[in-house]
Amino acid sequence: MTVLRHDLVVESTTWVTARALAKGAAAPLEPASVPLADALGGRLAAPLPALVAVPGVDVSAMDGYAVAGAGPWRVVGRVLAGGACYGEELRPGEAVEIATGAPAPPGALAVLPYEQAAVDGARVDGAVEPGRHLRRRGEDIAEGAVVLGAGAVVTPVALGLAAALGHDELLVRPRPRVAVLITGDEVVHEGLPAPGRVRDAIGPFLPGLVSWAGGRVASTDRLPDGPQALRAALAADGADVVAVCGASSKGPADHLRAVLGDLGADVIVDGVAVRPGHPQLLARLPGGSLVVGLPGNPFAALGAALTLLAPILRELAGIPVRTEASALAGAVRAHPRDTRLVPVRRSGRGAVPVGHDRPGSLWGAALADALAVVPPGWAGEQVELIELPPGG
Ligand SMILES: Nc1nc2c(c(=O)[nH]1)N[C@H]1C(S)=C(S)[C@@H](COP(=O)(O)OP(=O)(O)OC[C@H]3O[C@@H](n4cnc5c(N)ncnc54)[C@H](O)[C@@H]3O)O[C@H]1N2
Ligand code: MOO
Repeated sequence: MTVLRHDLVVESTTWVTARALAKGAAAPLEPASVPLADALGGRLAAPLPALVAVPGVDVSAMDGYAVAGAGPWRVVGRVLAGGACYGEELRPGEAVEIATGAPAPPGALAVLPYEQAAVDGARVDGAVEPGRHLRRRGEDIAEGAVVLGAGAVVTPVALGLAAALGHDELLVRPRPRVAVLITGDEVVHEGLPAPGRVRDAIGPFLPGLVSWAGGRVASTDRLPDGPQALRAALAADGADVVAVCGASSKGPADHLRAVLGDLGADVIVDGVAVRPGHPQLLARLPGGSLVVGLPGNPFAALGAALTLLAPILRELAGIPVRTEASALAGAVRAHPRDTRLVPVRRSGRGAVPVGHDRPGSLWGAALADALAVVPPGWAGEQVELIELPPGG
């Protein structure tokens, strides 16, 4: 079970409990009304109603002539989209020249497109069917219709739809803001790492993973080893979640636990019985931000991000979690005490382990589309799969 002080006897939280504690530590963020452009990627906090009908009035669907009664017709006026409406009721035998989208005059039977019209001076003739090429008010969307439900993602297309329906702002659940702190004097961010240096492999995957889980990376800072910089960064932060990469273990440069203690943080998860990723942790700062400690080994960091960070972000963003189970199509050795996270590819035969799953490398996870959750002592057939963030 959870141990609140790392300097006492540490018994790691089980993987299942850790994930539940992460979910339980967060609550959906309060919805906010934001301008359309800022709502992109958020989730609707309320159903989206049509504030206006589409079309808003009866309009022409073609460029041509709106006609009343039987032809031939006398052309008595002209209506352009955005121009003045034809003020009177169209009488049988009358026509007005009309543009696509322009309001059809009352009494119009149909629209005769230019291509089908025989024009002779102010007279026009042709074959029409009643109602043809007229779009009636509310024919596409009735006023008041609910077009998207609460929880729908605000996609670029949803923004266009909302604008068409008269909305200037949308009530959305904000995307939780994540501050990323990358620690480690040996970590470099470009080029070939010199001997003793290592390229940052966690910072590059976090923005995509965070946004897939419903959040957004609001800032990324690189910190030298040492407690001061970490303490200052954690104390200053106003993000919903801070993801600290590295410094989670027990080495001379691993200050995260001590700094959290100095800051008066409430530790919620201190180590998880999982491989890889056991030094991961979760704490709450006195100001309310959650801190997720991701171990420095990149595959361990990925496992921890999926165990603690993703459930927190989904909860904050109000996104329901989908669960998936599968048979394992390949040999996997369970650990006697720890849950194992095993990179797999889904197939018709079940989830196939892809190998290359050492904690220090993302190779296996990059070949995989999910991680199989293999409980301690597991000897069954079905396992839970946690999806890996897809590309795009
Ligand atoms: N005495 C103990 N030592 C260690 C334990 C333990 O329980 N007792 N646990 C091991 C495990 S498991 C892991 S995982 C690591 C976690 O270490 P930290 O979170 O403290 O991270 P560092 O020590 O800074 O780095 C570990 C490893 O990862 C490399 N690293 C760090 N940051 C990055 C990055 N952004 N991108 C790529 N690689 C990174 C770093 O160079 C080290 O090789 O602790 C074990 N030790
Ligand atoms: O979390 Mo460490 O393996 O578990 O690299």
